[in-house]
Amino acid sequence: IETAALAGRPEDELMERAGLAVARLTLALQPREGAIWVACGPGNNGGDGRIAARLLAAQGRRVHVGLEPPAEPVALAIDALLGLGLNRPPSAELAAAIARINALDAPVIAVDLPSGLLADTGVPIGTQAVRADHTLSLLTLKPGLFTAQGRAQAGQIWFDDLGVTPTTAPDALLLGRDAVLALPLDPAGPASHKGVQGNVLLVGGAAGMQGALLLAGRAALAAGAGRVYLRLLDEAAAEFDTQRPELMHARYDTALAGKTVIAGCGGGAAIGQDLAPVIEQASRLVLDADALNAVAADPLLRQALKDRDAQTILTPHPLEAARLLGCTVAEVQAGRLRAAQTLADELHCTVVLKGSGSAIASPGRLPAINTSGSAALATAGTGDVLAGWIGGLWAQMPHSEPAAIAAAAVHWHGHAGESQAAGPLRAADLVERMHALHAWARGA
Ligand SMILES: NC(=O)C1=CN([C@@H]2O[C@H](COP(=O)(O)OP(=O)(O)OC[C@H]3O[C@@H](n4cnc5c(N)ncnc54)[C@H](O)[C@@H]3O)[C@@H](O)[C@H]2O)[C@@H](O)CC1
Ligand SMILES: [K+]
Repeated sequence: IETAALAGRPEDELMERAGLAVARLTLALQPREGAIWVACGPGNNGGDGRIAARLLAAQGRRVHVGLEPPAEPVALAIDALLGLGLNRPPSAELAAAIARINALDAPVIAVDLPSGLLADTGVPIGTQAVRADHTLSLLTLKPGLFTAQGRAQAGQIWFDDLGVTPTTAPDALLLGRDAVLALPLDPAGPASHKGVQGNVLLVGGAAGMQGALLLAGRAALAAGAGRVYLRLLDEAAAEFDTQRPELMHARYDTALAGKTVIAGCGGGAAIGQDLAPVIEQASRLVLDADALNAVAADPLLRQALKDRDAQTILTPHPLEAARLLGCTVAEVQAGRLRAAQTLADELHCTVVLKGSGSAIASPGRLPAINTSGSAALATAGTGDVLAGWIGGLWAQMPHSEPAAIAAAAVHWHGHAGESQAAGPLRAADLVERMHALHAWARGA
């Protein structure tokens, strides 16, 4: 898109517009007196910064351009060190300027993207990237602002298309509430009639890890599945969730066909021996946690998964994805969209790669990045809740595309976890928060 834009217009015209957009945002965010430090790098990103500096000075603001802050207190800083041209760790001079920006006690606006962050992946290329309070993305919204460290480094994201209409498709979609509203959810709300809401069977919960399966089961129920059965691998486990007596226990010979099966939560190593029939027979299948590790370790299970014809959703975190891909976690994180797409294409599944800015990929579709969620979700069991929620929604809407189900569940889950006001969110409380959002999910 950048190249096409440049072909149509002289670059300095676009840079002039970029500088104007930066100056406008600066004045909106910092309308009062006070010195503005504009840190400009050697390329066009720095050029945007210099134009913004000129326009701000013309408005009567005290502006200081340079790699070091002025002697007087800084009211606001503009990071125009590096943008899309970043292709190697910042030089010592620029790295020092990044460190000075991060040490400031003033709001920071990043031009285009926080300097030091890679636009496609959200990964800092050197030891540190700018931690901005605001990022004004120019021409396009860069995927790296929404996934990996990008979400934490970019702060509030603003966008200016500089008057250029894109002529090519985006690289990725951004998931918002529309992903949830698009679902054909029963308007009457969950459990209007349990017979039509679908059946979920959960397999997992080895000794010491039953809680994971209970959380997933509670989530499937709260999402609105009609009947939820647990098949606990720990045979000595209590056959009853006293807080959720609605959950039923499945016998070993309970049929898998016709059901939405969620396998792997708290499964331990024991899940491996149960997976072959599950992969072969489940009508719709969600594989999480230890089920993913079992597939990574067993070529026969892997082949069986490929043969399932796309009615499968995988929910790996980066380590599980790395095991499935045969690479390192760092490699997964260095290209989250690519990793999710590679797995989806290879295993013929929909893949939810969890983490900040969860990525969702399906064969033959544009990948999507979720925009909801916060660090409050980084607690034990929230992944089990997500797997359960996906299965609970899918059971009710068996004809929906798995990618649509996964997108809705991921956004819903993130939205419920958005407030960090009450501290870290315990997984059982997350289920209740998600349940309280049914009206929101139906457009209220
Ligand atoms: N492409 C376009 O159509 C437009 C681009 N604009 C701006 O231009 C930016 C891209 O400009 P550039 O391609 O000049 O890229 P940058 O400004 O990001 O950086 C390129 C310059 O920095 C140097 N550099 C790269 N990595 C470095 C490192 N690690 N340490 C030290 N120096 C390094 C390069 O040698 C080059 O001189 C965008 O991010 C945006 O801010 C805007 O002006 C609007 C229009
Ligand atoms: K920048």
